[in-house]
Amino acid sequence: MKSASLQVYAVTTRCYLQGKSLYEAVKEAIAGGATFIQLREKDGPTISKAALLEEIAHIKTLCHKHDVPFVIDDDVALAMETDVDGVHVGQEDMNCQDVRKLIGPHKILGVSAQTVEQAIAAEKQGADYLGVGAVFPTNSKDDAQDVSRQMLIDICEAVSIPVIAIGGITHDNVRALKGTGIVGVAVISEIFKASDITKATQTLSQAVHKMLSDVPTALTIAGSDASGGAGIQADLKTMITNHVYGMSAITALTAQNTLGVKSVMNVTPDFLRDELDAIFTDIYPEAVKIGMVSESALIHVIKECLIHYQAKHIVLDPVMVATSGAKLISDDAMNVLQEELIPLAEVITPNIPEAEILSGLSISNAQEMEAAAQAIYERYHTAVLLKGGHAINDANDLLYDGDIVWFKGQRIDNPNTHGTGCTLSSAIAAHLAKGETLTSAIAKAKQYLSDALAAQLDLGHGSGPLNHDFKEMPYDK
Ligand SMILES: Cc1ncc(COP(=O)(O)OP(=O)(O)O)c(N)n1
Ligand SMILES: Cc1ncsc1CCOP(=O)(O)O
Ligand SMILES: [Mg+2]
Repeated sequence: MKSASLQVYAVTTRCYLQGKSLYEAVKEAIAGGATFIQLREKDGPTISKAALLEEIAHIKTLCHKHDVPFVIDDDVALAMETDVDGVHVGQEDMNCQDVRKLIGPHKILGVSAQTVEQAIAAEKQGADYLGVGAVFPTNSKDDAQDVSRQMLIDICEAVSIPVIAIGGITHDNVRALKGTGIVGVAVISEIFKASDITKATQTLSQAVHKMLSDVPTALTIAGSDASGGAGIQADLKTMITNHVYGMSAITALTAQNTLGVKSVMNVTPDFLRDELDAIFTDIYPEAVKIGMVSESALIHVIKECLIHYQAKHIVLDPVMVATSGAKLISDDAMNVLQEELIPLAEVITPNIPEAEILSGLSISNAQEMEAAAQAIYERYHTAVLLKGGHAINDANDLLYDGDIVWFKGQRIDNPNTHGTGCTLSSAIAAHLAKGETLTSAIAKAKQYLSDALAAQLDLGHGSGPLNHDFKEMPYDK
């Protein structure tokens, strides 16, 4: 079974047939682009066993003619008796491992999962795909459990088998599932409740294709690093490797390498405005990361544009000093950044020295980190991710958003840390663009940063860049 056959998965019901046969309804769904059929005999009128067997045989022939897989919900014995392509079982039905034994290795086994643990277990026990839901409120299953978008994302990331979403999905709301990692959707009412089943399936199919082909988008507003390890270059590498389409509005060109910054050339405010207009009026970013901005006039432009275009999910890395020690912002701009940009952000990501400047407090231990983060939060009403660093506590970071959440860091022995702040903040933006919660986005961004550090890339004569593409390990010797 190919993942593509799961794109528009139609689950039958006899509730809305109004004189039509189920065979006719399925035929219309396939004509409209249904790619998978599941017979679900749960609600609506029942028919005799003989009539059911005859109907299943007809539907099976129809499905095979169109190369559409046909499975039966719950009733493993019926699926075997009728020799359809497989079965779909839920957590309350027959054990997945037992079903696999009964149906053999070649039949399709679909399993419902509502948690990561259930998903991993089903994959281990031989499931070919997972149905996850209900992702929206549904009238078609009384005992359906709600599954959050974050849970759907986590399940998709936890397993290698394809995942489809189910529950209350329509052509209107399907785009909200973009970026979750699903390969398709399963529906009952959106197809079978329609008076024109073919048209409804076509409309849904188009919406599903658009949702699957659209990638999440994010923007970095930052400086260019000629040596490619920090700034927009690090941000764009981070976004693409986290499966997000990245765009950049460059605030400055920096001539720098792993040893330090030689010179900086800011763009003009008018040029920055042109960049932001070009981006926001064409490919709207679902999250925005802001890095180095060293002049007040540029900060004014960013503020105006972010408000004008109602930018969402703004992650601000208050870049003040480069890892090499070079100062990257004027004193005047530092004040404007605090007053104009920090209040617009969903989260800011200062390191210890930056948090000391923002809070006016000195920080030398975890308790003082908590006090400083709280002070910054209370001043700007913006969540603060205060990055710990080895000097204080083994790179444990603290999120303060009214509550305290600690994110434990892994100690990684690697002197090459050029661009770590840029990478963390743009990875957070990338995960927010996918619709993840702030805490999940931070946890995943931290893991990404740890993995990129652990890949031990060693370039340049100073503090070198990370391996943003560590998954492929192209530099492994
Ligand atoms: C594709 C798909 N996903 C989930 C379900 C639900 O299965 P289950 O939880 O066993 O509930 P019932 O459908 O049996 O009531 C499904 N049928 N199909
Ligand atoms: C079978 C099932 N499992 C979880 S929700 C659901 C019902 C889906 O039906 P609809 O598409 O009409 O909401
Ligand atoms: Mg079931």
